[in-house]
Amino acid sequence: MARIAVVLFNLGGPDSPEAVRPFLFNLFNDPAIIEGPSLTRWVLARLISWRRAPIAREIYGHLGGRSPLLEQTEGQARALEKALSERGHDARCLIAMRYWKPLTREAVKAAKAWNPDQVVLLPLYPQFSGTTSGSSLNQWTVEAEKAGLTAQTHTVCCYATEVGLITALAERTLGGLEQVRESTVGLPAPRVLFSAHGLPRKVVDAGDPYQSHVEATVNAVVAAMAVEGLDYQVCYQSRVGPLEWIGPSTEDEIAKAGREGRPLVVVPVAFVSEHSETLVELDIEYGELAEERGVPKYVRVPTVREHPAFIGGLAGLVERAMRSDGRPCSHLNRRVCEGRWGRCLHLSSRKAEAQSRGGDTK
Ligand SMILES: C=CC1=C(C)c2cc3[nH]c(cc4nc(cc5[nH]c(cc1n2)c(C)c5CCC(=O)O)C(CCC(=O)O)=C4C)c(C)c3C=C
Ligand SMILES: [Fe+2]
Ligand SMILES: [Fe+2]
Repeated sequence: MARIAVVLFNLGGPDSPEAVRPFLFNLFNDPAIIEGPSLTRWVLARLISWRRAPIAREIYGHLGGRSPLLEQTEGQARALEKALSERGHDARCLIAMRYWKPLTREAVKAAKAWNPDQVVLLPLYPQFSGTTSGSSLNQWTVEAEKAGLTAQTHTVCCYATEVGLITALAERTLGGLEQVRESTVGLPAPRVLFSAHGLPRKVVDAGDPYQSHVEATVNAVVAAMAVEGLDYQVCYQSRVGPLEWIGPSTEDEIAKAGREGRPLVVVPVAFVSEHSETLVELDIEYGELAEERGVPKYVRVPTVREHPAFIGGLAGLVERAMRSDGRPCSHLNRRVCEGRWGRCLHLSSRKAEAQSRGGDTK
């Protein structure tokens, strides 16, 4: 039986208060986050991470000084291995974090040691952005080449409307809506805020498909929920730095709901596990804001984590990626396949690349 290494990519988070500054340095020193000459970026990253560290330490202080992201991702890795084994595969799921341990280099080393026949790269970001999936996938390519990892490699670049993800999100949202409705009888109808991590506007203007992918996810979830007259809004959280970010901001939408006396159901649509952005920003900071602004009820829906439909969906994506050699890209936004990122990442494989170059694929 073919041995498959599935590499799960995520952002990573500090594992101690001392790790906060170097984690932030790694993030701001990434050319996918801050463009420009490497020396300028290095200086800026030193400066910004030094300035941001006290705020970030306070954020992670609410979580015992560390991010729970790795434990959550490990749970998802074990669940996906089980789902793939039940489908008859010999798969091992490895984790590659972009900015903190286990870093991509370590994941490449672990993959090489296991000696797989096939490698499937699977970002735990349903919506593609050059700042997240693009950065992680590029890093993998660099490290794998350095380490001489030559196994056939397939890439899942995004899955914004994958049916398992949508089923899990719709179920979680319906649960939140029910909870709010039960406790707000006689009040105005609740509003659902689909909240995603934001991006600087100039990144989207340069062709990054993230925002259109987020909208595609929300449209699919709303259709799957099939609630007549559902009142909902897409919005963006987690702004950092002086640039203009895409909107509307989740904070403004909370304030608006307060003015209108609307109960709120808040759904994280771009995160698939719990970490500082959900447990601190959505639950604590925005929970307090909702109270201050007079929102009558505020319920935050849990992320999809190990929901069977979501994990089953990931297993299907792995299988499809391995079967997809040479098929044309069905990316949601072809610009990303042909534009800035140079080549199609969507369910592509080394074999497909070789074919497109007219090379020998045997
Ligand atoms: C969809 C996912 C994410 C996108 C897009 C994204 C872009 C992005 N993020 C920053 C800056 C920070 N992000 C931070 C934390 C963080 N970001 C994501 C996801 C996306 N980021 C996650 C899952 C996390 C949580 C990590 C954890 O807690 O384990 C942080 C650190 C926390 C803080 O200081 O607020 C920063 C900084 C930028 C600049 C950016 C796009 C340009
Ligand atoms: Fe972020
Ligand atoms: Fe593509």
